[in-house]
Amino acid sequence: MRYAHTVQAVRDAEDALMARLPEGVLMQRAAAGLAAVGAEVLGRVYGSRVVVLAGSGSNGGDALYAGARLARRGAAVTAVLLSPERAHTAGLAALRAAGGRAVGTEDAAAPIARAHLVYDGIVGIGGKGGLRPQAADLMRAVYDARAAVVAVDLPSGVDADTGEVAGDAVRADVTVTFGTYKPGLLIDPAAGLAGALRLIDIGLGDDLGVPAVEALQNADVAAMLPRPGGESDKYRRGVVGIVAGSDRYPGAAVLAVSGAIRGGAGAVRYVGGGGAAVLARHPETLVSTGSPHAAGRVQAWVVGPGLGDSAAARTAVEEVLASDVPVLVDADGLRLMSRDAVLARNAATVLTPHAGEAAALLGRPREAVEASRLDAVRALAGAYGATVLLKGSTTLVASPSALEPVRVNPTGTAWLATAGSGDVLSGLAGSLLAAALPAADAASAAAYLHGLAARLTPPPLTALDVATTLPSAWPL
Ligand SMILES: NC(=O)C1=CN([C@@H]2O[C@H](COP(=O)(O)OP(=O)(O)OC[C@H]3O[C@@H](n4cnc5c(N)ncnc54)[C@H](O)[C@@H]3O)[C@@H](O)[C@H]2O)[C@@H](O)CC1
Ligand SMILES: Nc1ncnc2c1ncn2[C@@H]1O[C@H](COP(=O)(O)OP(=O)(O)O)[C@@H](O)[C@H]1O
Ligand SMILES: [K+]
Repeated sequence: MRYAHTVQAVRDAEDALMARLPEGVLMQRAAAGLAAVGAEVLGRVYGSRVVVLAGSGSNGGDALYAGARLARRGAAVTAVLLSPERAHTAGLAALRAAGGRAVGTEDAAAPIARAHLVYDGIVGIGGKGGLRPQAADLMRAVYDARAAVVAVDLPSGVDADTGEVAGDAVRADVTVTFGTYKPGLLIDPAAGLAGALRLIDIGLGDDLGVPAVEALQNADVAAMLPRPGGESDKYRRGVVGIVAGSDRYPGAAVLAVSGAIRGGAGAVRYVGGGGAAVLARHPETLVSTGSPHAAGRVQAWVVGPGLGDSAAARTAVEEVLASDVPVLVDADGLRLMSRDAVLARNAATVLTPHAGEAAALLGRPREAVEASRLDAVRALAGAYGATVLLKGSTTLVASPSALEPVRVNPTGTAWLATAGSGDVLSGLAGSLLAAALPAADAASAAAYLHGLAARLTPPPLTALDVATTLPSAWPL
């Protein structure tokens, strides 16, 4: 698992650790990591030209000390001090002692134009709001110079706790972060500005509390997924029921079933008007028309993809929500469900909106959901007492309890923004629910496999390609 902690958790851990260590040790650990990554990016340090953009806090201090380390190895290092009177005194002295120099912003143009590498030490976890105009101007000059940008702890201007970006922010090639990941490094829009992430261990380990955000890694997913054993039969492995598609949208039925049959359940029941299309593609499906409760026993339901908004569709959603097994609601189901029906449930409910659907449920503009994905997914999970999977670039999964870390999906590709890929995801997640995975595990493992399958599929990909590639994404 990869973990991210809030600014407050990092500060508490740093305080606890600093009380046991001599002054300055943590900053030296940070600077050593930063200099090592800078050297890697440069390839050859001796004779290279490095600019340190140094703000007024410890983030600038880290960058100045890293600059000093590279200067000792023969780099020409110029610090640009954004607030010369408040620059980190000891860091600046170390840089000068190593042969580096410092200038004000008025003299920054020439060194920036010739730089191979620029450290963004403008602000770190103490930052508030976007880049101020002077810093934004400096960064434009840096991009024009095509220098490599290494952000110190996080790209300046992004919100460390939420991934929100209010105004201008640094666009980094690499971000070297200290002690633990910050939520903003893993969640868009900020994550898209961080470039490659490098975590430097500064010893916070045991002092860090519960993470705010976590990302499954391959081994985590492997440990969660169902595996049939000698005693298994198709019913014990779990049966998933899919209520999807309509005369108008039979394709959604095929796609949801295609995800479900590759999700580890022992059998898939399909209920609805798309049975002929489903059977043509997936003859192993148990197909019925009529109402869901007449279809036979299932261990989880998926309801909504391509369902339309007929009276029968509404009744089907109500019926499924009234059941005592886990239910995943997607697409049209999200419009047809009532909040009271979700809140009244005893078994788990998983909602899988994209940003537009989440916006409608929350009564916020779509742009607000995309700008504040973490807040939106938590708000929905709280309001519905449900596990919520918010789709899009950096898919998030929140549990009904605010104490649980939000999961951010580390796989995926923007090629997934193609019609019907969400239907495959809902079928897959429903299948994992039927195989008895807890709701957050089913949703986050499904997002992981779906995103990995998409990466393994040559672009431009179709939704059905993703479903077909799922077995290659399944960890051995
Ligand atoms: N506390 C520690 O022991 C350690 C801290 N470390 C570094 O220290 C950083 C945190 O340092 P600080 O708490 O001093 O805070 P920062 O250096 O992140 O920033 C605080 C300063 O920036 C100013 N500021 C805030 N928002 C701004 C904006 N939008 N534009 C321009 N200036 C802005 C504030 O007025 C304040 O002076 C971490 O991100 C990390 O880089 C590391 O050295 C590891 C150890
Ligand atoms: N920009 C993006 N980057 C990565 N993944 C994306 C992006 N946009 C959409 N996706 C993914 O593509 C899928 C689309 O699902 P959805 O919006 O429900 O489409 P549909 O209803 O057509 O199936 C989701 O898994 C979502 O996370
Ligand atoms: K920074």
